[in-house]
Amino acid sequence: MSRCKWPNNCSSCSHKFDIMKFIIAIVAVSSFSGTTLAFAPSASSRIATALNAKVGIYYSTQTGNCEIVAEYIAQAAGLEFADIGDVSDDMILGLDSIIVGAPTWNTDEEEERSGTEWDTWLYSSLPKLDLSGKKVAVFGVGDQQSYNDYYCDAAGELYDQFKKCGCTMCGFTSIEGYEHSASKAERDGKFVGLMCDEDNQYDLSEGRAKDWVDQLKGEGFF
Ligand SMILES: Cc1cc2nc3c(=O)[nH]c(=O)nc-3n(C[C@H](O)[C@H](O)[C@H](O)COP(=O)(O)O)c2cc1C
Repeated sequence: MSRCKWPNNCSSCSHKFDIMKFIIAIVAVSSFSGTTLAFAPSASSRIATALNAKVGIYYSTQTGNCEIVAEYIAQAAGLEFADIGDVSDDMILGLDSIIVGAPTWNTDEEEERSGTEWDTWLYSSLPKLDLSGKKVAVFGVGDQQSYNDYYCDAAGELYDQFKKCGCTMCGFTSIEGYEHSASKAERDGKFVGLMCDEDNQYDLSEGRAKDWVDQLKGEGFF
C-alpha cells in the first residue's frame, strides 16, 4: 500500500478510520477531564463561601463533643472543619474569617484550660502569626451542671488570645437558656460565642449552631 499523505489523500486509505478513532478519543478525554475538574473541590473552593470569604473551622477535643458541634456548624455553613493540630500556619494565614472551638477540661485554670491541642497552639503558634484584622468567632463545649461555676471557661481563653492578636471578634450570644452560675466565657452578660452542652443539652446543639451561623452571616462574617 502506498504511503499515507493525510490529511490531503487519506480519504482513499484505511488510515482514515484510525485518524477518526484518534479524534474521538481526544474529544472523549477532554470532555471527561472537563467534567472531573468541574466537580473536584480545589483547596480554595472547599473553604470559600458564596460571598468568597475564605473561612476555616477549627476545633480540638478529648472525647468527641467539640467535633460534633464543629460538624453542626460546618453543615450549617456549608464548610469543612479540621482539628487545629492538623492545620498549617499558612492555611490559617490565608483565611479571612476563622471559627475556633474548644472544650474545657482544666477546671479553674488561668491558662491552658482546654486540655487539648489548643493549649500548645494558643501559646506557641498563635503569637507568631499576624492575624490582625481577621474575623474570629469562638465556640465552646462544656458541662453546665457538673462545672456550674466554670462553664466553657476555655472558650473565654480562646476569645482573649485571638482578641489580643488584633482579631475582630464576632458571634456573641445570649446566656438565656443555660443554668450555669459563672463562666469565663462571658463578657458584659453575654457569651463570647456559641456555647453548647453535649452532656446536658445535646438536643439543642444543632439548632443553636444553625442560629449562630445565621447570626454570623448577618454580622458579615462569611
Ligand atoms: C475532669 C473533667 C473536667 C471538666 N471541667 C470542665 C469545666 O471546668 N467546665 C466545663 O464547662 N466543663 C468541664 N468538663 C466537661 C467537658 O468539658 C465536656 O464534657 C465537654 O463536652 C468535653 O468535650 P470534648 O468531648 O470535646 O473533649 C469537664 C469534664 C471532666 C471529665
